Amino acid sequence: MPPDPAVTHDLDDIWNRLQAALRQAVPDSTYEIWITPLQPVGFDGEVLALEAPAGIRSLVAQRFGRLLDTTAAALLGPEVTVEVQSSTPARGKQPAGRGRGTDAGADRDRRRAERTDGTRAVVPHQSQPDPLNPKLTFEQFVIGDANRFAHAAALSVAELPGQAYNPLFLYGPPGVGKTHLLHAIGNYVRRYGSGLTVRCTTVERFTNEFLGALHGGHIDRFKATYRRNDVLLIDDVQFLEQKAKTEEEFFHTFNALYDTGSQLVLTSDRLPRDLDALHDRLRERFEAGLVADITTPDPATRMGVLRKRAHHDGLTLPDEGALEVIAQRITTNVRALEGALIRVVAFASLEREPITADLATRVLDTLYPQARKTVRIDMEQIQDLVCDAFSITREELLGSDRSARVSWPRQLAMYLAREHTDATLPAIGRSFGGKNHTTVMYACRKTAERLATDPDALATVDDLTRRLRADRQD
Ligand SMILES: Nc1ncnc2c1ncn2[C@@H]1O[C@H](COP(=O)(O)OP(=O)(O)OP(=O)(O)O)[C@@H](O)[C@H]1O
Repeated sequence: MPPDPAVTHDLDDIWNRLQAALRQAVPDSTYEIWITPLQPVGFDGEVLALEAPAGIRSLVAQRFGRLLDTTAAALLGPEVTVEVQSSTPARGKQPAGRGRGTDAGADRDRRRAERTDGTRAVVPHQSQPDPLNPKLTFEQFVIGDANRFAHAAALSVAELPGQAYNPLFLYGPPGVGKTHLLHAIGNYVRRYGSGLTVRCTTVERFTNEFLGALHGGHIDRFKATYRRNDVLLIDDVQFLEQKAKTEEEFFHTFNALYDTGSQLVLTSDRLPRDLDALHDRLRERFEAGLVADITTPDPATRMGVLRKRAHHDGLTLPDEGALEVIAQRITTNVRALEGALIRVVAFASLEREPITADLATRVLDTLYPQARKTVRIDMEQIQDLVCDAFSITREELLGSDRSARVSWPRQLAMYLAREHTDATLPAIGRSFGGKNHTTVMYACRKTAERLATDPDALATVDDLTRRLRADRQD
């Protein structure tokens, strides 16, 4: 089948779509290291030419040649192959030439020959990648204090669509896992839902499709597409605030689905009642089921996410030092946390160094100088504050008395040191009278557990944290 002429002209668009598909096909760190440096330089309808820095060209061609080919073929047509060329400073961008005697050309011919025996494409043949990201599953989601409730609600909804909570409204700050849970529900229902249909979209996409349908005169088809689903997942409903016409259509879509027992799941950066510009009637619909928040990740969740990611990407780590540095530095956003890990791994790979705490510190110092400033070690300040709050002496805090009067403040102080300084576990142990790093780990875990169930303890931590921050601003 010849390639669709509509998609052969805009190189940037082709590359964007190919990148989106590749992102779904390989681990993030692999993507950052090997795919990000590639640049599209031409497409003649059959060969998509990509340039790679000379040092990695042959590795990329060897390791990802087949993936690039099958992905490009799936998006652009079965005849299309990818040629990975070396970028040389002297040559400007030029269209791909067929049959050039380059080693890249040889790679291409070899892979094209290989494909004749039925290599399968990695993405479906369609003009847009499936919006449901198969990598965002419940298995990949790390549960912690910040997201436990939202996770449980999402799982219930996935298990019993339309019956547990309807709608489910997930809200929270950026990068804390709302989209992940949304897609996890979709993937779960697709897998175990006995044929229930799922549609996942963003308000942005819903709007574009709606406006396209209005102008293209196929509004009935648009309505049918959205209204015949058993599960509708909508990301970022806060963006409905600026779109009066779309909000109206969305309201009717919502009602049509709700009235027929379909499950709706929505995400937002705010509570429904804080979406001021929406009509009351829609806000009320959003609040009619279960509203669950996700807050910023606690230290244990941050470490859990990093461990899982490292394991998933098959990283070789001498110890967890690098992960600890990242978890201490990046505290509010899981996306940023993963981004930091990817950069550390990319740097280690390019410099051929092991992924150590020292390397992570160097990379993050350059990337997040601000973060370094705000997490300057202030161990004594924490210790003084805790001694004062619990009326114990410094000797008691740093000693080994295990009575509850002293051991709880000590555990709490270690937890605060972990949260608010960039000291490693062994360093915190040393500052607390020469304790072992496993003692610090235990203290942090116990404290986190207690904070999850004991409101008084939580209030104490909040108060101490406020005082720490206030002191820091002086
Ligand atoms: N608890 C978690 N376990 C594993 N990965 C997580 C977790 N929370 C977030 N992530 C990962 O962090 C990244 C950002 O998460 P996600 O896109 O779901 O955030 P979000 O809350 O929807 O952010 P935004 O509001 O900016 O869209 C994703 O790669 C996601 O897989």
